[in-house]
Amino acid sequence: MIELKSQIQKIKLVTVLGAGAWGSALADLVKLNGYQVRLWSRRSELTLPKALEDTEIVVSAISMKGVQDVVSVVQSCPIAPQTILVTATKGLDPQTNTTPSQIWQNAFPHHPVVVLSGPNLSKEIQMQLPAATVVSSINHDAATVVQLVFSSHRFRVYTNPDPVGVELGGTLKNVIAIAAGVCDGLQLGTNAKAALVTRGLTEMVRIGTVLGAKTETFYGLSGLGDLLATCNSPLSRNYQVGYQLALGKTLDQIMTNLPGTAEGVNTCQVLMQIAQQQNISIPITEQVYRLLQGEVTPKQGLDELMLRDIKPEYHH
Ligand SMILES: NC(=O)C1=CN([C@@H]2O[C@H](COP(=O)(O)OP(=O)(O)OC[C@H]3O[C@@H](n4cnc5c(N)ncnc54)[C@H](OP(=O)(O)O)[C@@H]3O)[C@@H](O)[C@H]2O)C=CC1
Ligand SMILES: O=C(CO)COP(=O)(O)O
Repeated sequence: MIELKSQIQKIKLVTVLGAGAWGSALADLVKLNGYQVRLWSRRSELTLPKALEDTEIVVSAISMKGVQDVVSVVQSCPIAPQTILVTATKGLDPQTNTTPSQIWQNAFPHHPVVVLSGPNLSKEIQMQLPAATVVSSINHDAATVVQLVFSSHRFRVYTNPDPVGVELGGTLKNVIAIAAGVCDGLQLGTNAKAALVTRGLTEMVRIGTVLGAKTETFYGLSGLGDLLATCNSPLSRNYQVGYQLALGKTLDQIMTNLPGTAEGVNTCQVLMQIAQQQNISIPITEQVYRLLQGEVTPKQGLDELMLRDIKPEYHH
């Protein structure tokens, strides 16, 4: 306890990697609590080694496609062994099927790695609206330090003992959010949306538990919480992808005009690979995948889901 207290007192400087929507919002939340913050991106004048000099916490909000590259460069920088690495990316690596925290932990086996994930639409956070999130790590003390660094009157941070589940909740819901956008774009109604989100959660639990997550984590803020936020907000880029596909735009048109990253598009492909290898049934993800590939129209995808074999709600 004394050791944890002194660890927290030592935190003065936090470096945020990724100056996109989420990195900038996270940097502001840390600044609000009086810490010194360095915000780095590959476009900034500040070099990465300089950004990391004497830092106690590194927060990564790099999009999935850049995580491996940035991790490799960070590996070549001198960082103190006790530096806490926090990952806020919501995606899966298409080459290795690994999560961002696994990439960080593999590269830095002796550093504490903490996952930060929750229902956190960055625009709302930038508007100073209240929100809650979850931090999780196999190193509980590191998660507690990060909890304190981020917690404020407008950002309520919970700890959770299941880092894999917390990380996968934020990642898997992006695919269901694309489907939710389609549902709203096609004006299918509230009943359809409730069915989609609920069955989407079942699908997240099914694939997430195979990947090592605990079921109960998906019913918390980082699972259901984030699913609700993302499936119900036009601020979500993933939702926007689905919504605009339903209005007849092509994926290329949508991606060209989208402000920022929609991780669900790549995550969907990775999930299909995993599901095929491990024989996991993820019908909603499968229809999102076929829609993104141009193999079905939104209406055909809907029909495929509605006309699947009838079955019990749960398998015991
Ligand atoms: N926005 C949100 O509401 C939330 C987003 N997230 C997650 O955070 C992550 C980032 O999202 P967001 O900030 O919105 O996305 P943005 O597109 O706004 O920003 C992405 C950041 O990643 C950087 N980046 C991308 N590729 C590379 C690369 N190859 N090398 C170095 N840097 C790279 C970008 O740099 P550059 O500008 O130079 O391209 C930019 O700084 C995503 O995984 C997202 O799911 C999580 C919670 C909330
Ligand atoms: O993860 C998010 C909210 O928690 C952000 O969602 P989008 O990436 O779909 O905008």
